[in-house]
Formats: sequence, structure tokens, C-alpha cells
Amino acid sequence: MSKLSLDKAKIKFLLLEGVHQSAVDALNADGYSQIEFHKKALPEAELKAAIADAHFVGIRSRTQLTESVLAEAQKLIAVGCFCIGTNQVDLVAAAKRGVPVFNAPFSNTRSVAELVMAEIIMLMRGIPEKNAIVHGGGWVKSAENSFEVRGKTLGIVGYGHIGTQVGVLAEAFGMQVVFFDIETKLPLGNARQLAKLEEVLAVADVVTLHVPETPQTQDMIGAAQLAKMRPNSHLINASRGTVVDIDALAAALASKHLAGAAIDVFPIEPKGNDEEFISPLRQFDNVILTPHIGGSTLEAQANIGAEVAAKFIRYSNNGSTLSAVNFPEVSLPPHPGKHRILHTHRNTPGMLARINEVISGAGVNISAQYLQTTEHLGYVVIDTDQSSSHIALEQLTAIEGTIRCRILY
Ligand SMILES: NC(=O)C1=CN([C@@H]2O[C@H](COP(=O)(O)OP(=O)(O)OC[C@H]3O[C@@H](n4cnc5c(N)ncnc54)[C@H](O)[C@@H]3O)[C@@H](O)[C@H]2O)C=CC1
Ligand SMILES: O=C(O)C(=O)COP(=O)(O)O
Repeated sequence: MSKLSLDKAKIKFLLLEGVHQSAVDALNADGYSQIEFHKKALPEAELKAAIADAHFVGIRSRTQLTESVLAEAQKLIAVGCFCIGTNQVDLVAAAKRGVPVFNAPFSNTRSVAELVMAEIIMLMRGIPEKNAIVHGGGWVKSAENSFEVRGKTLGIVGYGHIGTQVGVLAEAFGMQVVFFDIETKLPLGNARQLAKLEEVLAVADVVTLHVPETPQTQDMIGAAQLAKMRPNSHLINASRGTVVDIDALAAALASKHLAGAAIDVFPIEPKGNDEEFISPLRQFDNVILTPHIGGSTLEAQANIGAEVAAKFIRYSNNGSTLSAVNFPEVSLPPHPGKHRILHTHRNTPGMLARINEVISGAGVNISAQYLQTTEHLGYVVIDTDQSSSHIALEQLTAIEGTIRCRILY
């Protein structure tokens, strides 16, 4: 259990993986000056050392915030994923420590969708192979295996933010869109939801994957699923590397069952730009290989930097946890002239009663109180008169089940 009450000058932000300068600018503009910035992800030992005195840590998709890394982060107040995916963070371990995790759920959506749209056209025209031939001095002018996308069927697996954007763009190009999702989704335009993954695989000329990394999506596309794809169809994966069994994909390409693929994410990705990329897919000229850059446009990165920094600032200054992915969400108004106590606790029966008992017993004057819970966590925010807030903080911290208590002046 920790008790935090800090002024801005003492709050350390650890920003990794070259998050955009817009994040640093936003933090500086709000008066936060202690920012440790790294262009790359840190090796685990260095990460553990750097995170030990950090109050906020900002990462992208590479840094693994595991239970053992989080255990070193005794001062951590919040984590920001400057990207969409949050699979690289042990969300449960963070929640247990009273640490909310924020992300940027749609700042790079369009960037991924545009790349996928371009890849659909490139693959249907056989451009990757033709490009390789011409680079090698060859010249094969032919319409063989080269198709318009108009009238062809796109199968989208995971019809969320990115999947729907891809669907809208594909329809504008005259494609038929079918999709599979574990949830029932509102189909945009003329898209049709099919009941099973196999039904999508059976009809699509191009299958594109837009699911998150979860235990259920692990190797979701393996040998059996690839066999169910139409002969001469194409696979695109810009979701997570664990979703496709790469050896099975390599076999489907070697046997020419698939005509091509575009892969942006891999089960094992190089740790940095100076490490070699190893993959059985390197041998195939009909495969577009990109280094996990689906969301890497300047527009997306600038927007993400500003968005996640704003979430850090709001949580730090005001306690709002709106859009946290692992934490009770509370959107709070400003608290001028009041002190605000933020109390995170295990969600056990009678907790709120105990909190209120302490407050009334201490004679603290409450001007506002907010509560939100998830299955395991409770988050109570109490605005009090300035004179009494410290008494309340001391006593609330002592309540059994308290994970963290912070006071904002
Ligand atoms: N290549 C890159 O640079 C980028 C990759 N991504 C990846 O793309 C993923 C998707 O992003 P969004 O569309 O924003 O997420 P989202 O959460 O809006 O959509 C995901 C969809 O997948 C569905 N889904 C989940 N499990 C499923 C399953 N087992 N079978 C079928 N459908 C399932 C969900 O119901 C949801 O509709 C992210 O989780 C991230 O891993 C995101 C941005 C950039
Ligand atoms: O937004 C995501 O989930 C991504 O995969 C993008 O990750 P990145 O910020 O490019 O490491």
C-alpha cells in the first residue's frame, strides 16, 4: 500500500520507444519537467532500474510490463500505452497495484486501415513479385494472376475500430465485405457478418486480421484455417504476430495454396532497428513484409502522443480514469478550493461503509464523492475541505483492503 501526495516537480515520467515529441510538449506545458526519454525499448534489467523511481511510464508495443517488472515500480501511478494494443502489459498485475493503464484506442486506426487497403490492391495485382523481378533486371509484362479488387470479396476477422475502417474503404473500392467477430456487430455499408470464421475463409479473396492478442486469438490462423481459405487467396496480418502460425503460413505459400500475404507483425520481432529480422517468410517474393509499422505515420504518432499525455495529466491533476483499460472509470469535474482524496481498494463487501464511517468519524466535510468499481477493484474519490483532508487521508489509508491513497491539492 502506498500513500502519494506530490508536487509536479517531483513527478518522474519515463517515456520509452521514442514516443512522439507531442507527449513531451504536452507534459512540459502542464508543468511536468522530470521526463526521462528513451528512443528505444530498454532491456529488462535497465527497464527495472529506470522504472524503480518512475511515477508514470509511457511505452509502445515492444516493452513488456510483466509482473516482475511492475514489482520494481514501487512509485508507479499510471501506465500509458502510446498505441492501441495493451497485451504487452500485465493488466491484472497493474490493477492489483492500483495502477491504471491508458492507451490511445483510435489515434492510429486510420493509418493501419490505409496500409491494409494498399496491400489488398498490391496483392491482388501481384505487385510484390513483379517489383522483385523488375528490381532484378527482369521484365514480365503480363496480366496473368492480376486482378481488380472491384467485385472481389474481402473477409475481415475482428470487426472493431480498424476492421470497420478497412471495410468502409474496401466498399468504396467496390469490394464485397464479409466479417467474423465474436460479438454481434453493426455492419457498416453493405458488409455482412458471418457466423463462423470458416465461412469467411471459404468465400474471401483476401482475408485481413484485426483481432487483439488474447488466449483465444493465439494461432487463430493455423494450418487448418489456411487450408480452408480459397485457393489463390491472400492473407493480411497487421494485428499481432501471435495470431498466425508463421510456419503453417510459410507451408501454404510454398505449396502455392495462397497467392500471397502481407505481414506487419510477427511472433518474434527484432528488439530494435539494428537486430536482424529472422523469418521463414523472407524467402517469398509474393509476401509484403513490413516492420510493425501499421500505426507508424507521423499523423498517428503525433495524435497518440498528445492523447495519452492528456490522459496522464488528467489522472495526475484531477484523478479521472476515463478510458483506463484495467481500472474503474471515473470522469471527474475540477475541484477548485477543495482537496481531493483518491482511494483505490480491493472490492470487498462493506468497503464503502468503512470509508464513510472513517470520514464521518473524523468530522471531515465532504463536498463530493464518486465511486466506481470493477470486479476486483474499487475507486472512491472524495472532495473535502482543505483543513480536514490530511486527517481523512491518514485514516483512510489505514483501512484494511486499501491498495493506494493519493491526495490532490
Ligand atoms: N500493426 C500495427 O501497427 C497495429 C496493430 N494493432 C492491433 O490491431 C488490433 C485491433 O485493433 P482495433 O481494431 O483498434 O481493436 P478493437 O478492439 O476495436 O477491435 C477488435 C475486434 O476483434 C474482435 N475480437 C476479439 N477477439 C476475437 C476473436 N477471438 N475472434 C473474432 N473477433 C474477435 C472484438 O470483438 C473487436 O470487434 C489491436 O488489438 C492491436 O493488437 C493496432 C494498431 C496498430
Ligand atoms: O497500436 C498498436 O497496437 C500497435 O501495434 C502499434 O505499435 P507501435 O506503437 O508501433 O509499437
